[in-house]
Amino acid sequence: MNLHTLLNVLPLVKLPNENPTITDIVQDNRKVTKGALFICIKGLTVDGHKFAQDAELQGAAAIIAEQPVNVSIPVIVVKDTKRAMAILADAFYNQPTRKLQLIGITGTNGKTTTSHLIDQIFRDSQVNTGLIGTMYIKIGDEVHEAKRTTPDSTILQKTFKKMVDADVKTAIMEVSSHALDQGRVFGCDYDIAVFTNLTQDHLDYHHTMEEYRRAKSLLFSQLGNTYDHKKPKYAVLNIDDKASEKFQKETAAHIITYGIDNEADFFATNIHMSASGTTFTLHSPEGKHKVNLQLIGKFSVYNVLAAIATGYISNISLDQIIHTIENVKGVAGRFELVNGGQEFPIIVDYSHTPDSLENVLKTIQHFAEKRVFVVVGCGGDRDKTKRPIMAQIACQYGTDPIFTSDNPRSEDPLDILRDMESGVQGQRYITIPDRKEAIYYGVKNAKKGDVVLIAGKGHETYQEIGGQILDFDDRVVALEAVKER
Ligand SMILES: CC(=O)N[C@H]1[C@@H](OP(=O)(O)OP(=O)(O)OC[C@H]2O[C@@H](n3ccc(=O)[nH]c3=O)[C@H](O)[C@@H]2O)O[C@H](CO)[C@@H](O)[C@@H]1O[C@H](C)C(=O)N[C@@H](C)C(=O)N[C@H](CCC(=O)O)C(=O)O
Ligand SMILES: Nc1ncnc2c1ncn2[C@@H]1O[C@H](COP(=O)(O)OP(=O)(O)OP(=O)(O)O)[C@@H](O)[C@H]1O
Ligand SMILES: N[C@H](CCC[C@H](N)C(=O)O)C(=O)O
Ligand SMILES: [Mg+2]
Repeated sequence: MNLHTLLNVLPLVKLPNENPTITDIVQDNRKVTKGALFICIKGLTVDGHKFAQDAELQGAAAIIAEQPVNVSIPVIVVKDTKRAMAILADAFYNQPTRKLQLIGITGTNGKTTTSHLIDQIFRDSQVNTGLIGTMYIKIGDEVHEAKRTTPDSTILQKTFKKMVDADVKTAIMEVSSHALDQGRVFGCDYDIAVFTNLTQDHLDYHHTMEEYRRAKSLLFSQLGNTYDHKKPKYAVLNIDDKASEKFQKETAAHIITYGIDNEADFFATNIHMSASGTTFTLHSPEGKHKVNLQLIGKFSVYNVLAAIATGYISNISLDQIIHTIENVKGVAGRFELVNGGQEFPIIVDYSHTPDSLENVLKTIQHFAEKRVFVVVGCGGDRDKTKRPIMAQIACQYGTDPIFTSDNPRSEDPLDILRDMESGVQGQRYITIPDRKEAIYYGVKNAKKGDVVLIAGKGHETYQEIGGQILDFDDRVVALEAVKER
């Protein structure tokens, strides 16, 4: 595509005299190849404008910037390069999301789980799907590594283009608050936007809960005013979460609700939980249905309701949807049982926020007969204010909390542990900074009737300490610990 054609999608830009062919769009000078359009982004740590000259040296054909830069290739100055990047990437890859049914899921907890449930509903209805999220990127049956939950706009649009080429019909993606705030998904033509819940996380980045909510609201406010006005757009909202009221006012889309505590388009009553599953009565526009889940916990019912509503408005039959939902065994690292033949359950769960930890522990209380060991840490370079709260929750619902390291990243693990301990003066807990030792301690001391929860890292197969990424998998370590008992 030539530069002038590409720039047509940006309003009021002055076209340069030169009109080179653009071969790629990149925002990282280390990824520039000959003919690329380099976008200068003012980041949180560094100003991308300072890499413009290097981008030229690497063969960039033109530059998009927020201020003039000293290069001899064309420079197009725009007000907001992040926004421009998303719009240009959408155009460069021929507006792929207009050719897909696009479903975005946002919320503090439950995005990965809900996106997997939705994906399975579509797959069982013979729809070729794509999935973008925390665990991986899937294009049909092809699996690619995901570096972040929501990639930046250039990678995102390139991925959608690959999906279109692979004849994917429905793309399901997790949309993080960072992505919404940074405009990574600006330019995506969503058909359905799903909200799971809003509780504390990422205050290091958003500073206040209102700012965090505002970031999430962008998924809904950007819905319904995009390209094809004839195509109905839907916001699927959790009526039990008060943030939904505001999202409802902020979107032009049709509203579909789900819930447990309040009546909604799709809601659940008679919820019964056991260690092997959950049953409930589904109330839907088609009446009542009994549902038997293999998934555990009230929070799982919320995820299931969101997935049912999404499938239903996509014209998949309720019988088919319920059949899929009842057959789902779970998502890796989410309430995953580790079985090495021991006589007590070991649960590995990706709860790394106060709300998810509380939900999982409340669920465990339903079937734990004796003690509850909670191996838990908090990530470094992330929201520090959740540390004392998570420690407090571990002490409130667990009998034997073991504070340990999660991914300390650039922080001193002992500093993180001190932040956790500040939330629990006078309460019973032990601290074992080495995660492997902490897991071994829990597994060695548990007996029949007890439960061991290993929280925070779920499916992760690494631990990030200092600049190093070390192999580490809670499930593997737990199995080793069982063997050594
Ligand atoms: C907080 C955050 O979101 N940071 C993202 C942001 O970083 P930043 O603003 O600091 O960028 P920067 O490093 O200052 O760089 C500015 C510009 O210079 C460019 N650059 C930089 C260095 C260089 O040598 N050359 C170069 O060209 C960069 O490509 C960028 O365009 O922009 C970078 C480029 O896209 C991202 O890599 C980076 O994600 C970091 C790795 C990150 O950890 N993000 C996490 C917090 C995140 O986004 N998480 C959410 C999930 C949360 C959840 O699921 O709960 C996610 O969507 O995954
Ligand atoms: N609907 C829910 N409400 C509250 N907690 C939930 C819900 N669903 C899952 N959880 C808890 O949150 C953890 C993370 O779930 P999941 O990975 O689905 O969320 P996510 O929103 O994708 O998280 P992340 O932002 O880290 O990618 C689970 O392991 C479980 O403990
Ligand atoms: N998407 C989340 C994942 C946190 C996982 C947890 N294990 C940690 O490292 O804090 C984040 O980046 O904040
Ligand atoms: Mg996720």
